[in-house]
Amino acid sequence: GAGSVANTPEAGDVEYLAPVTIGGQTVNMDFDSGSSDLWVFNTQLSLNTLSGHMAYNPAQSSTFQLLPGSTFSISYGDGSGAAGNVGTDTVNIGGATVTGQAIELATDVSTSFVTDTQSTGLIGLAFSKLNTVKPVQQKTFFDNALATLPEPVFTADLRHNAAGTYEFGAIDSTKFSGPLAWTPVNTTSGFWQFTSQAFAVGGGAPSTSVPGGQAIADTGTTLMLADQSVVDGYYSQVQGAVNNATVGGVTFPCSATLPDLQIDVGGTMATVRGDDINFAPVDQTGTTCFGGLQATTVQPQIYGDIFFKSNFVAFNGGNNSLGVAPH
Ligand SMILES: C[C@H](Cc1ccc(C(C)(C)C)cc1)[C@H](NN)c1nnnn1Cc1ccc2c(c1)OCO2
Repeated sequence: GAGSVANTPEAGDVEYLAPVTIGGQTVNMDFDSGSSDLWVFNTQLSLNTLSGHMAYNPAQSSTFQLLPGSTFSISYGDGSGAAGNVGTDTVNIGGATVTGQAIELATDVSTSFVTDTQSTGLIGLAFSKLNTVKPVQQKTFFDNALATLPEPVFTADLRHNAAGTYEFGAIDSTKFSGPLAWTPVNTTSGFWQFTSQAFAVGGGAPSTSVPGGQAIADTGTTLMLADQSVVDGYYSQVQGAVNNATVGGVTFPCSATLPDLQIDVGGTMATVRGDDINFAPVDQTGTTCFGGLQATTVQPQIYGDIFFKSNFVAFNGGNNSLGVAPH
């Protein structure tokens, strides 16, 4: 059946956590449409590492089974990572249930995950070809659930500093306005990748030549990482915007009025509200603010939570497409 859970932004909308029940144990996890491993903090880790975290205890689950000899090791684009061994268990997300789901049990996690005490791990929702388990690659929760969901979809409804929803198996049309604009997804990269070749600032004339012209929909990335041409074009319209090497990106006066950004999603222009591009102050006085839109020098572009706060997104694993609508 379908499943629906509330998600909650951590302070500053850094990441969005939602409850996942594994072998009867409910833990909060970071739903990540930009990776494909489900890994958890668990009782194999040292008490130091576990300090402050919830942890999954396989010994307490009557349905846990070890996958002997299986290991995982994942590193993320921000330099963080985790590694460990693997078993299977029953996973229930708001009623959507999968038996025999690969549960990757970290025995080593990077510092940034240790300090992020509200998160018990990541649940990857990109395509299973990116899963890191060896010797036999494992499937994502969504892949395993596809056959039993009423509709082969999951949806992301992320909000600024407010509860939202992750839903599996149904599209709740009360969560967005107007029709969903559907675009085909290129699954070759293993990401939910689509064409994004144009942008406009504050309703101005669109530019239609973004180099590379590809982007991925990534709920596991905090910001929106776009081509330099998009970043330059946008912040040229923001008084006082500077590339601030000290803080590692574009900043502007917190008092600045930020224009909306229109960005191409498979031929339809989606809007990212200017307010959502004012991400956070970088100083105690709240004078200088850090942009939610930053540059990436690698392709594809990564449309993270900043994009999702203005747009409801449906991920269709039946025909490999993305549906986008303002919310
Ligand atoms: C980074 C996340 C994965 C993650 C999420 C949360 C965390 C912390 C809890 C510790 C805060 C670390 C890692 C992303 N997921 N698809 C990802 N995984 N692989 N690439 N990306 C996207 C990317 C790539 C590069 C970048 C970036 C993002 O932010 C800064 O530089």
